[in-house]
Amino acid sequence: MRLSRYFLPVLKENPAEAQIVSHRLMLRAGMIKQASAGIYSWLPMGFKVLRKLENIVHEEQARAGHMAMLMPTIQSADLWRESGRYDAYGAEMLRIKDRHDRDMLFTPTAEELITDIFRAHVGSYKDLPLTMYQIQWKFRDEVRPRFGVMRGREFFMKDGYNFDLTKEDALHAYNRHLVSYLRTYERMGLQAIPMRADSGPIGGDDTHEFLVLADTGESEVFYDSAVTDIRLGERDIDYNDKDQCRAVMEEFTALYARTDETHNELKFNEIPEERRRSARGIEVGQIFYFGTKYSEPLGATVQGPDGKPVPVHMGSHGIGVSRLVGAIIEASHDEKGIIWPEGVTPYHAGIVNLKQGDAEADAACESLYNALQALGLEALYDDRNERAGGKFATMDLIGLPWRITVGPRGLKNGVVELTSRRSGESEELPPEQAVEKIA
Ligand SMILES: Nc1ncnc2c1ncn2[C@@H]1O[C@H](COS(=O)(=O)NC(=O)[C@@H](N)CS)[C@@H](O)[C@H]1O
Repeated sequence: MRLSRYFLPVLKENPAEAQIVSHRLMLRAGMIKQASAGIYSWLPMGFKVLRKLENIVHEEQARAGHMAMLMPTIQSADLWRESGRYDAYGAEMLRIKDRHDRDMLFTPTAEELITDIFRAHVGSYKDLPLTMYQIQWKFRDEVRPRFGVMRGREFFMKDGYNFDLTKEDALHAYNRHLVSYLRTYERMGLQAIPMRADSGPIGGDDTHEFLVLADTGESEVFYDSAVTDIRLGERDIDYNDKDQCRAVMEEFTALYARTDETHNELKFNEIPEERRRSARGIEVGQIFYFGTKYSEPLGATVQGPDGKPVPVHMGSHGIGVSRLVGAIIEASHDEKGIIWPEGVTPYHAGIVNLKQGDAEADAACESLYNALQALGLEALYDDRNERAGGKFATMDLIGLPWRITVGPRGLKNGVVELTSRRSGESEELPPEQAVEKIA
């Protein structure tokens, strides 16, 4: 992409309404623009990151054997009356009347709708286990939307739902989701710690939230510092193996790690004092087991092995895809701007031309651009007639992992300058070697 033709409305100043760094940087880097309270337009740069995250979530859900599908954002109130959540959900639900004066709503979550689909078409235990998920926009009329996309009113969520014959099978689905979440977040360059949480309006008894430690996090958390040393890494897990998934679950949840809703001082004080931590965290996902909470009122049963109808055991599992854009920035930035992890960066390298219009410099930039593209790497080429300082400041702000600086003087010596955004280190080397280093 050439910056001279891109839509990237970079802001020079910090917008007054932004209270946390990710909100400030997403506005300043021209990634989002507020349409109304808690509701954002995703501009090209922001949308590109959002799509990268969405793709990682799809890949890791597919790896776990979960099926992608898509449900509507606008739902009828009827199903929510059947489950008893229409009134219980409260003011957060955006209630809509259609032209025939029918009660509709903008989906805050989709347990009822997915259960309705299931009950209409699945009748035998032989059709289980079944896990379907969607990545779809949600609406929750937060009383105080704030922190940009972190606590929006319209937000992008992966919500997955498992249907199983027994509690044991459903708890395997729970553990399988935990493994898929750990891998998902690690691929995004994040450490998201599973912590015992409260199930709230979704319900059920077993639930863990996944929290990224950050001073600006809205959640208050208490944990054993040893929990921050555990990684899933490249372990090859058989997602269909109950014991393997349970072993990962136990490894990642054996140590004390809880949100304030489930915090237990007595248990916490059993941890050696030097390992006790209290901090703030950003909730980037949550998994639930809630048994027959929805299958019973909605009559979602299957014929069991003995021929008798059995209400299925369910769970639901969410990832805050749009919230993750902000969470990654909170976890990876400096005073100059964003520092995108390689796995989610909108472009792999920025190309800065120090002398636009100089035939040799222009040609060198074009060939770098094409060489990167040939390797499947995307570059953002700053071909504007702007002074070097301004180009460097923009590249630092938007946070691409690499910057290649091309100028007539360097080219005379057959070199360009390659700079790592994370380390800030630069080195001069021939263009081909710069491309190899980025690949
Ligand atoms: N107002 C919001 N703005 C941005 N992200 C949000 C908001 N509310 C929730 N999320 C994200 O969505 C994730 C899942 O939301 S949830 O309420 O915990 N879970 C559910 O709705 C379940 N039905 C999962 S299928 C949260 O972990 C959080 O990362």
